[in-house]
Amino acid sequence: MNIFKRGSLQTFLKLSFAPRPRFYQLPISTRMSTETVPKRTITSEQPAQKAKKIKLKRYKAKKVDPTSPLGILQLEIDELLAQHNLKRDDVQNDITAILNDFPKVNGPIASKYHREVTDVKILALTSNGDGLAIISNPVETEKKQIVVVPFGLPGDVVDIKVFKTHPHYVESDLLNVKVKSPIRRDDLIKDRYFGKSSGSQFDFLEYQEQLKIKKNTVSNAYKYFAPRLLADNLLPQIGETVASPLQYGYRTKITPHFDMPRRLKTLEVRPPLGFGQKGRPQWRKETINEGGNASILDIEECALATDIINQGLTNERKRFEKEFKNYKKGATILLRENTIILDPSKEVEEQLEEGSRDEDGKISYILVDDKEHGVKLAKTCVTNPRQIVTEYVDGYTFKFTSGEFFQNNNSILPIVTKYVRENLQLPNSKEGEPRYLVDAYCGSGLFSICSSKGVDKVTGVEISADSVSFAEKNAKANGIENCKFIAGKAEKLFESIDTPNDKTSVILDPPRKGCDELFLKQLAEYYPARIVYISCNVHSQARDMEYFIKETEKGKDYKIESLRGFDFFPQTHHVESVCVLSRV
Ligand SMILES: C[S@@+](CC[C@H](N)C(=O)[O-])C[C@H]1O[C@@H](n2cnc3c(N)ncnc32)[C@H](O)[C@@H]1O
Repeated sequence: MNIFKRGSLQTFLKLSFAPRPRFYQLPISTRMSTETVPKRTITSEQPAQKAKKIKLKRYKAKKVDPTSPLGILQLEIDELLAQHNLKRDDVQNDITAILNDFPKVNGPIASKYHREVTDVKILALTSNGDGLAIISNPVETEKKQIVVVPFGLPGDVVDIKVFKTHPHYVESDLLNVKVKSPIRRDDLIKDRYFGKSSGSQFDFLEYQEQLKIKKNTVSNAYKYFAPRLLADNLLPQIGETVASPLQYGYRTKITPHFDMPRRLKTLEVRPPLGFGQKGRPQWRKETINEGGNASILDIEECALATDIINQGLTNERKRFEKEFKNYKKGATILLRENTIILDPSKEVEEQLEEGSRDEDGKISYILVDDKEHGVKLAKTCVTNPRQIVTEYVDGYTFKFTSGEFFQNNNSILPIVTKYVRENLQLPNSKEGEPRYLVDAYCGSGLFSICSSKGVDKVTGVEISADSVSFAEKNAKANGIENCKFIAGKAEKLFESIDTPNDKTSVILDPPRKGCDELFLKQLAEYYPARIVYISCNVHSQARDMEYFIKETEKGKDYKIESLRGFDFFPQTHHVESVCVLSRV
């Protein structure tokens, strides 16, 4: 088992292990500053005494990226307030009083705020998949509070416990569902940790309902971040969210972790190994003890992960049971699926690459038949983040370092790559005419390679030199000779691009923060025939699309042809979105 110590391999940890914070952070900062105030006034009767000073804790605002979950929450709160004829001023949360409350834990003010509230009607669902409701401020009762209720659905009437206060909202745990929303389907729940783990948040919704919610997320994202496109009728009807063929057992990578309590030097008892607990909800009485009650849940199986990843989890948990005393710090385990195309003339075992081993020391594997391409595959589970693994998509193989980025749901990739390929096609392009492709943010070459057939030249650009070197090797290994990859920031592309813009389509697949303005300006200047923008954060995509069309010189010549979500992560609130632009 390969376990990383926290603090080492920071980039990897940042990319892969960032645990979902248990608490929302503030849209404006909760960083405290201190202000010195006299403790009491000295009167003439009192002997002159130096006034004792205490420090008053205060909030200080910190900027938040509007397209981050916290930034979006603020927009969702504003929308809810407007729907109920309320303004931000009608919401009151006296953070300063809570911060300066004494005693620090359960002081009189905090106790008033952090209380149970009954019969709360859930009014909306956030893009983060939580319920939103309006309750009264417990101190100034004419004022309101907006409460975030995990596992609350619009139409539910619930009892909650408010446990944390922020300037614009409060956080709560769900205690009891008194009246069920018509879309609440507890009978569908498959994940035994549902309601506690942050992973399978939508497990209690019909799959069609999940797809509908995600379509709404795409629609809201453009409403919030591309209002001028909406006002000018420049948005198409949002397409139906494309379903994932696998709705469970699809994740090809998971990263369970454990903590080491600070005061301990060695562990006497095995700590929970798994994922962060989502609040402390108590509404699912049936499974209230599943996974324990620590901040990290002890997870024996992951409903969203593939079979071989679950086999690896079983193996590594057994190993951890024996070895946990050796650890001096908390750590994360990487479990990454690896695919081997089998040579039928050889024994399976002799073709396996290093992977998670069972108690007998044998590498665990699962056999899969790819009937479409007439090959047999062996799946293993890799735990070493530096090991090179292979993904198999639509008959192509992709190698990359297991700790690096690769899409996490293999079952949907043939559908997505086909959709991207088809939408890159130039309309009215005649047989034999040259056609070119640019793949910005190309990673290890997934879209470049899957779209390379029938194209004269593909140019990929990617910031990670490591990924570029894999992209080159992947093209070669798949017998593709028309791809060239450049290492550098996406805009580096425009220094060397030599394909005629009228015959070139561009793929964009940036990280969550989206593209930067410099890149979008240069892209508009280059003036490609078509653009397919794939995004794991539809909010930054919407912002970029509005900027591109409204703020760049040639952007106004483009039209959004289509826009739709793809469900890479069933049972979660996440949605990827694909926006197709053509020149008018
Ligand atoms: C969402 S991933 C997409 C990768 C690839 N398209 C795929 O599907 O496997 C985003 C990629 O953008 C790269 N990246 C991040 N910032 C970049 C920048 N400024 N310029 C170029 N590439 C960047 C990351 O290293 C990562 O590989």
